[in-house]
Amino acid sequence: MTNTPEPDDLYVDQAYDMVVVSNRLPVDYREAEDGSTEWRSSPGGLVTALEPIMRAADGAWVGWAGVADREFDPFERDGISIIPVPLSAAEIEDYYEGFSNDTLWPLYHDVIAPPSFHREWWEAYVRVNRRFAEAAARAAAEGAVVWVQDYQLQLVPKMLRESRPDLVIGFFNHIPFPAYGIYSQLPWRSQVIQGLLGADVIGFQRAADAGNFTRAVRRLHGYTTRGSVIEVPDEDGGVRHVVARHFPISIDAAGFEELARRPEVQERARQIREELGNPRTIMLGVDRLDYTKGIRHRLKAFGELLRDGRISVEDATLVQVASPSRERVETYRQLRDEIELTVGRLNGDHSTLGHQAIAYLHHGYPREEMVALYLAADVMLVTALRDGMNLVAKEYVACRFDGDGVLVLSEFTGASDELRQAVLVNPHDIEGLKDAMVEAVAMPKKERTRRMRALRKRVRDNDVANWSATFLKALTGSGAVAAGIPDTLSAAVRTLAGTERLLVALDFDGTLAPLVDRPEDARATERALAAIRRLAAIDDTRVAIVSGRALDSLGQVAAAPSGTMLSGSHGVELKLDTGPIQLDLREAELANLDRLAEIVDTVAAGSEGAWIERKPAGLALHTRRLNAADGLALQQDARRRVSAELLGITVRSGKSVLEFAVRSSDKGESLNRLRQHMGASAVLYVGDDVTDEDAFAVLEGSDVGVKVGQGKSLASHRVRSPEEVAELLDRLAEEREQARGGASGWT
Ligand SMILES: O=P(O)(O)OC[C@H]1O[C@H](O[C@H]2O[C@H](CO)[C@@H](O)[C@H](O)[C@H]2O)[C@H](O)[C@@H](O)[C@@H]1O
Ligand SMILES: O=c1ccn([C@@H]2O[C@H](COP(=O)(O)OP(=O)(O)O)[C@@H](O)[C@H]2O)c(=O)[nH]1
Repeated sequence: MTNTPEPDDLYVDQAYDMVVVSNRLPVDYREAEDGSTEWRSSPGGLVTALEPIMRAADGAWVGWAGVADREFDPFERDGISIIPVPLSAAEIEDYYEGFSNDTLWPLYHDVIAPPSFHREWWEAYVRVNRRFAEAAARAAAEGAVVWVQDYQLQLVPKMLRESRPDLVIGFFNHIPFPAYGIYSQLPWRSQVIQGLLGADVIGFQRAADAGNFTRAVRRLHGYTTRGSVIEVPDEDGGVRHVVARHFPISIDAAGFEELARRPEVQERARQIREELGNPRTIMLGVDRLDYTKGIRHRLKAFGELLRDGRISVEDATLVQVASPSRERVETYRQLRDEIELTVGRLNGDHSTLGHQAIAYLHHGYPREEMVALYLAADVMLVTALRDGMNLVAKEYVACRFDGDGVLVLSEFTGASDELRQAVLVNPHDIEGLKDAMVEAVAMPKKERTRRMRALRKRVRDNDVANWSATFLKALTGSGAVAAGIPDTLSAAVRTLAGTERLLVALDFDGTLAPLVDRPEDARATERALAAIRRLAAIDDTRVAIVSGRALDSLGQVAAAPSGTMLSGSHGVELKLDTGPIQLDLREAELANLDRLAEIVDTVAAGSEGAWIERKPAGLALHTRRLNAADGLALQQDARRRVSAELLGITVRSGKSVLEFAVRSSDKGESLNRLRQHMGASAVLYVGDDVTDEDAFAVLEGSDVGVKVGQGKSLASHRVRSPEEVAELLDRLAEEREQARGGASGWT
């Protein structure tokens, strides 16, 4: 793109490798009463989060310009190519204010307000989603990544997949996804789920949201889900793997800190304190004027503290920024009236000439002013009743480079999953909220600093660049993987080596052992085995091999030193320290197993080159010796016949293999059991296949996941081949020995 592009340059069909689609563009078109016009920053956290990424990506942003009945040519702003999608006044009413903000928004926020269901709103939602999908399809280059944002556009992934199967499609839901009991009220619940399943990766703010979504998929469509992987049947009788998991969004932490360090912003913070009469404590709330934000609860608690004399207006002022939002939706209008009535009453009852109880500001402020407010505030109050993330909480923390300030944070925000050192509150519990506010006001400096230091580290470690990189990596894989061990992985291994109790869990085929045609010929590389032996000899260090193979077959090829734990048949079989855990199949499972074998035998018999591997609770149809098309056709045939006849069979596809099991487990479950068994404080998991994704999905905290080779993955690191895996294990053994002061004889 040139620096001064013409609209025609910007709207070259299929020109962009990266396209973001969201209801709102980063800028809204505004027309003042005097007829002057301008493009202004849009409200809300979605735009705050995506702007820095788009500036860096040289992609296109498809969205609505915030006004009715206006068509705009594409244009460029701050280095982002903007492609506006027009909406009529009626569509804004039915699709945006109606279905998005009066049906989905209250439903997805735990029905804090009652959702309305209207068929004509749904029809407008479908129509407008189609328009966004068409605009994105037009902008996206062959094989481009299209990243669809939020609840207003849940049908776009499926529409896009139908018109452009070449695209890689991601979806991120910025708001919560509700429990099935609530979600199931939606009359169009199946269509919405199907719309979302058009994506390759569906991201949520919290693990709980992703769990609610996969449960809804199972309940409504009966699709197999394993950890975060959903098997979506396609028209050819095969399956597509869709990943649904949490990717907590964040902010440009360094950018906020940089602003906060500017002398003029600090000066403005001092000025704000002065203008408020220099109260001892300033409490701050910053929210869109939305019923999900718990502003009423906050005001109630503050009012009661004043009434009961636990704080006084001389001591504390509450600054409440309530930025205008969705003002044509009735619930929002009512909320504004209620809040302004409450603020008026409280000020009337408690303010003095010199000290105002509440400074209420019904405005949207630019970022510099927000940062000055954060610096001026001793206590930040985030009391949302339900909030996807709440970026304000993270922004406050990022700005407090002075290490001071206290964050009071609702446990019903996504942010509370990460910001554990905040003063966590249940805003429905008014007494608890009052106590937390008093605790925050009175918190000793040492305690404030301790908490703020931990909070700041968390926000810096997962900033918005990290969020988008993690999402996009899961979506696209990382292309060609370079030889050797990347620096980031070396650093992660160094840290891991220092952990108290280390579990090294390794897939076998394709990870420790290069892939071969005959499974019985597979062997781990010598270097990997030597490293495993070294690791197994170190205190508080255990190695596990986690395979899809039956335990018997794994035992024959693994040649692992004694003390190595084994997990076979994707976790159905485990050998820990006391011999294999017995598999007592029920009668019905045994009958299923017999019939399964008959069906798949018949399928395999028709093809030379296919073979069947028997397992205690299932079997695997191997098609590695067939060409890709024949292999796939054979697998589809087997899948069709099995699903037509047998119920409750777990089917999973791997590299040139289709597996059937009468009892279900996955490598994620298996890894959790191994972790528990040895009480591991951190885990290294290395794997190459789709079934290893279940294990990557359960990694947490200081765990390290390494994917071998290309392809979509949840692992944060990659190496190219089993040779690199061996090198990695070698290094880990080295570092661990050093950290532990040498080997010490565990066998
Ligand atoms: O576009 P509006 O209708 O004016 O609403 C503004 C945005 O509000 C919501 O923000 C959410 O995204 C944030 C970033 O992920 C998150 O922190 C917050 O908890 C969410 O509520 C909405 O999801 C966006 O689509 C709107 O643009
Ligand atoms: O007057 C205001 C009020 C809010 N914000 C920004 O709006 C975003 C709000 O995001 P959050 O995730 O907290 O909530 P949302 O409004 O998206 O539900 C944050 O980046 C705030 O800094 C702003 O720029 N000016």
